[in-house]
Amino acid sequence: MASNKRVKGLIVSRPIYYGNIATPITGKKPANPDHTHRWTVMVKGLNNEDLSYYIRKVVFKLHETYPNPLRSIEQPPFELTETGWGEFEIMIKIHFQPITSEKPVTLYHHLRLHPFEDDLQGQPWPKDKPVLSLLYDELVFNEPT
Ligand SMILES: O=C(Nc1ccc(C(=O)N2CC(c3nccs3)C2)s1)[C@@H]1CCCN1
Repeated sequence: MASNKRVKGLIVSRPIYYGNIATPITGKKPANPDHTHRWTVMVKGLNNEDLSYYIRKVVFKLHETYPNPLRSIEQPPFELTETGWGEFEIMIKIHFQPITSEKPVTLYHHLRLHPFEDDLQGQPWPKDKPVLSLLYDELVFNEPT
């Protein structure tokens, strides 16, 4: 029978990416005419790995002007798509499966809709080209069961 003893001192790290992709809204206007971009904020594993074996849910906290700003995503992919007109900080709270007995981890991501100056290299940004702002991180677990 497999032991469920906690293995003292063993450290496991899981790579993740978190951040957003944003695309200017062209063509069909969104529900709110002031909204200029469609964006998706996400938590991803490497190679689109299914993270649900250790992540139970991800809660994205949007700016308070969004209806129901606390958005809980309870199955993979752990991402949320919205529209808007500006950039603001999004809190990302990762809740783990009970088996890990790990406390949730809170990350913060500055939503990016516009390219960085450096990415322009003196050229105009094509009007329908997506902007990608993803950060790499590692979730470190101690003494996994
Ligand atoms: O932009 C910024 N803050 C923003 C907060 C919320 C934004 C937004 O895009 N939206 C609110 C949401 C809705 N309004 C009505 C229905 S949903 C669409 S933008 C700051 C200001 C200076 C620099 N960055």
